Amino acid sequence: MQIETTPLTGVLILTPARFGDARGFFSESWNRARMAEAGIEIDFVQDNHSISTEKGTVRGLHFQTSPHAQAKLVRCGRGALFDVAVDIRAGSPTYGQWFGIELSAENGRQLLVPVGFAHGFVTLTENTEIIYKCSDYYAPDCDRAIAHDDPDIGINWGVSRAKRILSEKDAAAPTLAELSTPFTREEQP
Ligand SMILES: Cc1cn([C@H]2C[C@H](O)[C@@H](COP(=O)(O)OP(=O)(O)O[C@H]3O[C@@H](C)C(=O)[C@@H](O)[C@H]3O)O2)c(=O)[nH]c1=O
Repeated sequence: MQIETTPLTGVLILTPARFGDARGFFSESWNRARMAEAGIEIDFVQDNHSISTEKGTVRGLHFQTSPHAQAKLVRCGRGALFDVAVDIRAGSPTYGQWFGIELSAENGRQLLVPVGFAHGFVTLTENTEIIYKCSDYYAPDCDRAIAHDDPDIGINWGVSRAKRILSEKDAAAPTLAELSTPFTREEQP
């Protein structure tokens, strides 16, 4: 497992080893003990899986507030996507900054999005499959969205606005500055 840091403290790129043979490859996509040895101790309790049929589908930016804040470990099972984490921790030196990376079935990379970050992605292929582990259960009352095109965050999605497909909820999401329930210092781990 290769572990790379990013400009956002706590956001990590994990690339598990792949063992190829005539049949294809084998890979451990998550190994709790090995990750703990590397200092990453997260108790994941829910796995999510979604397929986006159209290229240019944007999901996010999403997060859950306390007491159900979630860390997520994201990977792509089919196709390719551009995955983004945004620091929304009040008082953080990198507050409002984003990091994005291409995750694909081919490159096998995973993005660790810690508690205190919003998460979103855009699909780069049709029928893109995303799979991610979450450290807390889905809690609709704590579920929040931030506009994917918040100008203060300024994410370069790499897909023209006209070609982006969003849910109604995401299309109507407030900016980070407009959020009535920001991620407070008290909620930070
Ligand atoms: C997120 C979630 C949704 N649902 C339901 C609610 C709803 O009826 C349906 C679709 O929900 P959404 O529109 O929120 O799905 P989606 O837009 O794919 O939401 C996801 O986006 C990415 C970026 C994330 O980071 C995730 O945490 C999650 O927020 O699935 C669950 O049952 N459990 C869950 O954990």
